[in-house]
Amino acid sequence: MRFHDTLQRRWREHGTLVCVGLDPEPAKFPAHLRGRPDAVFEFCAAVVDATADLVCAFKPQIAHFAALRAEEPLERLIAHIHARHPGVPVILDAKRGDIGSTAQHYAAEAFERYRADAVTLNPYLGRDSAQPFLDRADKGVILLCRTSNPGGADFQALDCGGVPLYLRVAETVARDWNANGNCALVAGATWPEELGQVRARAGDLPLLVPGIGAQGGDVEAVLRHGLTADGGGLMISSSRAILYAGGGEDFAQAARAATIALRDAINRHR
Ligand SMILES: O=c1ccn([C@@H]2O[C@H](COP(=O)(O)O)[C@@H](O)[C@H]2O)c(=O)[nH]1
Repeated sequence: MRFHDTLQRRWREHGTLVCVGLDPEPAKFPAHLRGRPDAVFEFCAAVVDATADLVCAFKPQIAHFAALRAEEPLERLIAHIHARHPGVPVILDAKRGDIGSTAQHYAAEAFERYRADAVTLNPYLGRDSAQPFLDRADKGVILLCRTSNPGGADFQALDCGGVPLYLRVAETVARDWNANGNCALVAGATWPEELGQVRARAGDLPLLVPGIGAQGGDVEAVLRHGLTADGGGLMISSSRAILYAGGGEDFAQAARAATIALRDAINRHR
């Protein structure tokens, strides 16, 4: 099934806009897991199994695995999600972007090696750098637009013919890059007014919204500015505040409780 259809189904049938980010940091793992040879997989799989019924997507961030030489556990984790929780899409947060010939290999990495349903891309290199991803109509292509970090405005807010660059990105992706109906945008929860500007330019394109939880984004403001008319359109992502909600042997149950709290906080404002 196409990524956008799977996502729509999760929003509609499961009543959740929560995306759980999978950003393993072994120093924060509970003591009983630390030092175990397969700790990265065990930790992430336990959180996945405890939260899968509550989410619209999972978002593993690739650097958190690659830095630990844990690419093989990441492959197994995504295979585990597909096998145990079919219908929950996996967004590989890789923020790729390179010349077209190299981008083909990044697309193969995301979709063939890791079997992700969607991937994040940096649009800075332009259309040809995204084309190998855009051509995969079954897969989601999520372009960085207005990122959540403090320095996001350094370039994204620069004037670009009367509009800031990030709105040019939103317009261009929605109008020109979305021929296969498989595009989405990243708009950080930490800049809710800008997120609203992105929504106004991008129509009903799905928005991946990081910045809730550890980065301090405000759920109510995100919903006020970002919801589509049908009360959806958002993948509101939280990683650390869910993964490390508890530090003991019951870490997965603590992650579940934090996910329920976020889902319910979101749904109160929909
Ligand atoms: O603009 C962006 C784009 C991506 N991210 C990623 O999302 C998570 C956020 O983690 P938290 O622990 O919920 O703060 C992380 O993987 C980032 O690389 C982002 O934060 N902002």
